Amino acid sequence: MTNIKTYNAISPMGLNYLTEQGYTINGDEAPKGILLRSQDMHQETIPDTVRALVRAGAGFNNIPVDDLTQRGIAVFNTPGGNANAVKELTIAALIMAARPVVAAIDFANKTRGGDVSLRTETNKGGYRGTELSGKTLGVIGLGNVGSKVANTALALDMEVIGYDPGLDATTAWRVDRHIGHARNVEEVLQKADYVTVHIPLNADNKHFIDAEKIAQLKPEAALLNFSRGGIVDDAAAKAALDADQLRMYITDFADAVLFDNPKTIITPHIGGSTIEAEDTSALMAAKQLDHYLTTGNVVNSVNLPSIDEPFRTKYRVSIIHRNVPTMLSQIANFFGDHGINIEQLSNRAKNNIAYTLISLNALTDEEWQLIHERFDQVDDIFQTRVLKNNQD
Ligand SMILES: NC(=O)C1=CN([C@@H]2O[C@H](COP(=O)(O)OP(=O)(O)OC[C@H]3O[C@@H](n4cnc5c(N)ncnc54)[C@H](O)[C@@H]3O)[C@@H](O)[C@H]2O)C=CC1
Ligand SMILES: O=C(O)CCC(=O)C(=O)O
Repeated sequence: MTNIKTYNAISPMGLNYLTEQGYTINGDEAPKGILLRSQDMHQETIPDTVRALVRAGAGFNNIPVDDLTQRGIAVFNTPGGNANAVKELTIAALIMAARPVVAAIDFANKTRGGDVSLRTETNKGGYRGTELSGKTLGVIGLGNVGSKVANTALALDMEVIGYDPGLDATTAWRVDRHIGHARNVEEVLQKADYVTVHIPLNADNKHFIDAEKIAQLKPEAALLNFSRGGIVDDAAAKAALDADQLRMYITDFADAVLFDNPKTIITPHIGGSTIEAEDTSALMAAKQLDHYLTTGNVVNSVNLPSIDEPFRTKYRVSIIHRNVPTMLSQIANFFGDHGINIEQLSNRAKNNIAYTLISLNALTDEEWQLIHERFDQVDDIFQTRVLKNNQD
């Protein structure tokens, strides 16, 4: 039975799906697939038997994607699976940034002795807040999470402006037409009373919100980070809070530099931690993993181009290779030279990586062996798999 290794708490919804398909979970065999959430895979040894690694979640900065690509390992995530959960916590954070909810709860709980009702009533004046209605929210990153946050903020009667230079057409359709599109991030920073960041942590976005950008915020603005630690320069945020150049900073990522600061609220990376989001993400992850391992089809991969076609022939050969000239003709010639008839050939590229899926109806054991012997020697080919159609 094919073994899948897991890290972190993966919802039974995903694990049960895999066992129903005949997989073992964390069995004794070397794993063919890995399912994880926030485990730092940069620190883990990933066995050569692994063909696919799936992040049940959106961010994949915890995965050494480039190394795995060179090893021919497909990497997947589950975009949108937990977006609603993050949206709801971000809205909660917006409300906590407008009203001193945390301090007020603390005050009420600590009011002990005598007529507590009278004492809380008498002293509640220190816990007055403001309203979100009429204020401007700036949303940086209008993907699965940011677009939902932006749309919901409109329903709270906020003015909303968004910034996302990489917005794809699918997401653009989801953004309400009443949301203003900023031409640059500076416009968002300067206009907004609240700024929320929903972008991935990658080399370009490390400290995307740095001291220079924080200096452009209004001093009465609040900054929210439910994306990743490292996207906001926390030390710069703390300095701005201390200098009264920023009113409040709420982040889902603990950082010692922010502890014990009354202008900061820290939650322990719980943006995606709802029962619904964990179920949805785990099930998406499990289905994508099974789909890839059994059919070679690629859905929601971060390192391979998408190919999702019905598996109607007896066999498929899946090849992950460099996107270089002559590769496709070399592959096709091999089959022609050995008299193996190709029923269908699909090839797609994503940057410098390409994926080729070849459908066959006849393949002997010797030819199966030969495909591996030949293609495993080609430098530009990272991984070759021959799949038999189990539904056949
Ligand atoms: N706190 C938590 O538990 C969770 C955190 N996240 C984090 O939130 C991030 C966003 O999640 P999704 O919206 O699902 O991802 P997504 O991929 O759907 O959207 C990200 C958007 O950010 C845009 N973007 C990238 N760099 C940008 C920049 N410098 N300026 C403006 N826009 C930029 C992209 O074009 C894209 O539209 C994830 O990468 C992850 O790190 C996601 C889910 C849960
Ligand atoms: O709850 C988790 O697994 C973390 C979610 C997350 O950070 C993500 O999806 O990027």
